[in-house]
Amino acid sequence: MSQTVQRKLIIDDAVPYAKAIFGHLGNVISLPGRDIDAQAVETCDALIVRSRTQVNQALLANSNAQYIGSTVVGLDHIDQAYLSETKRQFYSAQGCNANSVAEFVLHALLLLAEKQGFDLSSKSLGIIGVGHVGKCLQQKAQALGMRCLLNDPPRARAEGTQAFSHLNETLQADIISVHTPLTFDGADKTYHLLDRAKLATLKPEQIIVNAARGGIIDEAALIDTVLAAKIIDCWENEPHINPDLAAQSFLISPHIAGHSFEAKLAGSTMVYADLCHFWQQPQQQDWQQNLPEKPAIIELSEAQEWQSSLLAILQNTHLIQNDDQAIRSDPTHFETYRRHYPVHHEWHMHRVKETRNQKLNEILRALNFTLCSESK
Ligand SMILES: NC(=O)C1=CN([C@@H]2O[C@H](COP(=O)(O)OP(=O)(O)OC[C@H]3O[C@@H](n4cnc5c(N)ncnc54)[C@H](O)[C@@H]3O)[C@@H](O)[C@H]2O)C=CC1
Ligand SMILES: O=C(O)C(=O)[C@H](O)COP(=O)(O)O
Repeated sequence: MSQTVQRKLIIDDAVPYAKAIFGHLGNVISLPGRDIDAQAVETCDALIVRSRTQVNQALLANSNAQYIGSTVVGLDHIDQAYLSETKRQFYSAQGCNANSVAEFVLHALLLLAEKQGFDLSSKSLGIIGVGHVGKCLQQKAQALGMRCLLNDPPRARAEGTQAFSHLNETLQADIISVHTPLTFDGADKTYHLLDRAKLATLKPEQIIVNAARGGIIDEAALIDTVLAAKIIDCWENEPHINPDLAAQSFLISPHIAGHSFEAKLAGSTMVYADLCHFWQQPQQQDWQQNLPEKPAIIELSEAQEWQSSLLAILQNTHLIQNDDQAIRSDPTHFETYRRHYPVHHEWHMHRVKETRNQKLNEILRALNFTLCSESK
């Protein structure tokens, strides 16, 4: 009698529902991403990572893994050339967390606007890197009435320059947010894209956001640059954060901008669909029975002008100050906090009781909240 050998899958333990989703495909072994080493992957058939495992020859030289999946977007930890040379299937969940990052950035900016007493809609936003995240951020910022300057040389070459600005012009926006990949070579390399010389052109009234990768902005030079605010989610030497940059930043977080529940789940399910296709297995849906319930309806207790009201609603979805406090109080919590990150849901999962402020209602709809007339 022939016996089928069960396949073995090594999966980062921060991949949500890993056993429930992938379990029918084989034996799932969950490990912290940083502990997935050459020995762990020797006899596996599939390796599914997030961003904490360096996927390269050193990891895979003695591994049977024919399938490598990444449930995140950044590719700077993956040696794609090696995977292709060794004829391994590679898939990464591009776009899975774009909405999460865009929501995080806009929420942080609203928090800052309220704290510093300015009207966010009167500010210009320079977006450097206008891919999945940048486009999502542009749509949300424009819904608030912000003017966006877009810098993306690869897109400008492919689509024409009309919609795009030169980097120097983009750097004149009131707020600058980087959303490129981290790359080290080629015409569009982004390592230290904002170097000391570029940062020296900024004025003290400007604001900078990095929720892309540490290293795109020269961190040492950024510390020497006086700005109205710095919002830093990604750091050059994670999990070690620069204490000087942390101390002078308005909001810091441990690389969690893309960690909404929906983004993490989308990362898992996109890889799952691809792996089922690769192994020619039908997809199963049973795991969906255990998803969390819809969040309760949000109702504003008192009418305020639109910006304060919007911030109050966003704070009901996610207290991003907690992410700041978690590492500000003890920077050694960086990795554990993000690995056990509290669940929060994206805006489209929330229902909000319609307000009497029509401008606010319109903005809420444009930001994908569901408006309802009843509180229950
Ligand atoms: N903080 C977090 O949790 C997260 C961080 N990220 C980071 O954000 C990056 C962007 O994510 P996506 O928008 O999904 O990627 P994407 O690949 O859809 O977009 C990146 C865009 O950057 C552009 N670009 C490349 N080089 C450039 C340069 N030198 N100057 C200006 N633009 C340039 C590309 O043409 C592309 O349009 C990822 O590569 C990742 O490193 C992504 C998700 C979550
Ligand atoms: O998708 C990316 O790129 C990211 O930066 C992810 O949000 C990182 O998530 P982890 O792998 O660090 O959990």
